Amino acid sequence: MSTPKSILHGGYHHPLSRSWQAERTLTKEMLMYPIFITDDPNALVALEALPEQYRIGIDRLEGFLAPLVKKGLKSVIIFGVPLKEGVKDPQGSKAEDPEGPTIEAVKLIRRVFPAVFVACDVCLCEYTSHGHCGILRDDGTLNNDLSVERIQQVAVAYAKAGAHCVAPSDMMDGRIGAIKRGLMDAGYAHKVMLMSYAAKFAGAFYGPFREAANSAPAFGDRRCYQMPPNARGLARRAVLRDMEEGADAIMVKPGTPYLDILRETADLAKDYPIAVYQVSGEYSMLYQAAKAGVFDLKQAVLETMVGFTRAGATLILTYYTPRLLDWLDEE
Ligand SMILES: NCC(=O)CCC(=O)O
Ligand SMILES: [Zn+2]
Ligand SMILES: [Zn+2]
Repeated sequence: MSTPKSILHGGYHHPLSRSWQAERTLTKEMLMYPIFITDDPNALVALEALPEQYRIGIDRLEGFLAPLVKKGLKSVIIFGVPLKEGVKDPQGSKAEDPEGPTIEAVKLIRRVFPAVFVACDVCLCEYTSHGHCGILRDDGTLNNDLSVERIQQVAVAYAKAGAHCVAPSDMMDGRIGAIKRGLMDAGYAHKVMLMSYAAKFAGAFYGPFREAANSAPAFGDRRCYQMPPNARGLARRAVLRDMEEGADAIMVKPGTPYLDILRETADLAKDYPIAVYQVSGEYSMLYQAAKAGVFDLKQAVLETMVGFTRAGATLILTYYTPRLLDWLDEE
């Protein structure tokens, strides 16, 4: 026989009482949409590895975003994807090209969609000939100091172009402090958010992104700067350090395989916005599984969103943003 205290079902029998079990509920404000901007102005190229996602040229961007903004899109994060011959070099010199895709996209979105919050991913891998996220020494290892200097320049250039947020994903040591100082010196620190990809783990889930961003490393991998998947303590140290260096928001990436890290980060950085990146591999996995009849896409994706909010996320970067804008209206 059950005792009175053991009866839980009555507390969540009704749909409304079920909704009351959440500490936090997903809203459109919590979604940030990653978009790929390429240097062919008229491109709108569907990505094979990321179904329903596109490489977008600057002349197609307004048409692409307008219907989403109408549905309640609040923020985007821009990835520049230069594809022209000869654009890449060992220093990633074109990352802050004023006529490059990222800066042009920031300016266009700020002008055409003034209510949209514009973040820029800051990294060199889309712009370096070797495809690594920083500057390399002759022996192929990272030169952290030179890399941080470049990353700082790029971040400040994006801020000057009008980005509301710069989000370094390179994982160099000390880049948060350097970017914060760079923003202060340039007079942008009071209005530009610095979001750190603080706990970014190396692994299998970035595969489709590398096609999308054309940023696969030419040799080696990123395991010497992104974190090993087993590294709970290292992740805590990185989060604490990036808070100390002046980050305004903290990100965990990927999402679903790292929900424990997300929870721990939310506890550790409890006075900060906590972001989670549902990366390309997670996106495609859900998409393909639904296509194969494993589950209903909407139900499964919403369940991952509940997982993120339950684990402590206040901001979710996801390629499912366009779908979610519709699904949230249907709820
Ligand atoms: N800095 C962004 C990534 O590294 C990739 C994310 C993804 O796989 O979607
Ligand atoms: Zn990178
Ligand atoms: Zn990256």
